[in-house]
Amino acid sequence: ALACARADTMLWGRDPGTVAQINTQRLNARYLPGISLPLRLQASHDFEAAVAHAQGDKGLIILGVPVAGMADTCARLAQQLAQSAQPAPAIIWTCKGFHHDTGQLPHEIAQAAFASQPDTRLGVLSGPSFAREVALGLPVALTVASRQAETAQRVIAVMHGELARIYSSTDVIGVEVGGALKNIMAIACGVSDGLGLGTNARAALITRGLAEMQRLGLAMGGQAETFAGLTGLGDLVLTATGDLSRNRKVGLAIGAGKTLTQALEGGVTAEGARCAQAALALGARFGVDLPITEAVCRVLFDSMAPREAVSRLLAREARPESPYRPPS
Ligand SMILES: NC(=O)C1=CN([C@@H]2O[C@H](COP(=O)(O)OP(=O)(O)OC[C@H]3O[C@@H](n4cnc5c(N)ncnc54)[C@H](O)[C@@H]3O)[C@@H](O)[C@H]2O)C=CC1
Ligand SMILES: O=C(CO)COP(=O)(O)O
Repeated sequence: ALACARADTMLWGRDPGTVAQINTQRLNARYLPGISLPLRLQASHDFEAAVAHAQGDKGLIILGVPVAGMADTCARLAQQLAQSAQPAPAIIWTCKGFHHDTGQLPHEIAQAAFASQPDTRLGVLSGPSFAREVALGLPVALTVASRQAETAQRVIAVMHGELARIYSSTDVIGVEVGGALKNIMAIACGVSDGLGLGTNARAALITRGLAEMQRLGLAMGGQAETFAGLTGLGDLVLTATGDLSRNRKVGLAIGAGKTLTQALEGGVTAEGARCAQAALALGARFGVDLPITEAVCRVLFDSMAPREAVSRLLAREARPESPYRPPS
């Protein structure tokens, strides 16, 4: 995305074969097959060299690792930046989910890693954005959320332009909870579509999934309007309906009768499956009812038949659509 925005970009990659393929053939056959990568994109297998490329007062590092890789990657980064005399780059992540064991949001993981460097500029970049469409140069709108205006401005300065509209927000919690919950809802919609329950059911899941996202997000400290924005409703609609979504694909496979292990074959990154149990635990901790998340957990981890989970959701007691407000 950075290179498409015409910024000189260095990609750190763990697989030397992929790094060589990007540098010599302008291809990344595993992740972005058939796409010719911009000349401004270089790749390196050397973490230290890749970080050094981004140092300076206008530097920007985007961490494109899953939630499970955040703590290690941030710790490595913090160690290198602490030893450098150069101005530190701003650090942004794209991951969407909760830490599987602790329920931490990505910003909490990052803050812990940079605890001894409290001036580090940190933020999250989120919103409806299938990587493949971004790499094809198709238009996209995203939100960068940070508690420091300067961090959001740095991302906007580099990325906002012809193809990408970058909005800013200070609601880091709301943005991150939206990203985490929309993946779980995409699995639910995939299951429903895999069972052939129709578009009415999918619309119901999206709408009630949004209510669930908002309930948890508000309880955790997010702001109501964030959930109606790109990183909430926007990404929920994309991921619940777009067939490029891996979370939706996992749901579709399970709705069609596969097990979770079969659906994740080949190491598919489906953050909704990785963090659904942590989301449920957060719901319990904050006293928030998360019926769709609970149904997804039962199906993924407790062998509940998808049809049984749907019946249980439908059989829940009737209630007002919005929290009760007395007539004025
Ligand atoms: N792929 C997409 O379209 C989008 C993905 N995201 C989010 O960004 C995050 C990353 O997604 P993807 O790039 O699709 O995931 P991915 O599974 O393809 O991983 C991205 C890179 O991270 C590396 N990685 C994996 N585990 C790691 C670890 N423990 N430590 C260090 N590096 C590790 C992988 O080798 C790979 O190079 C996820 O949380 C996803 O929800 C957000 C927007 C769009
Ligand atoms: O977050 C995404 C799009 O915004 C990508 O969704 P998946 O992880 O389900 O592929």
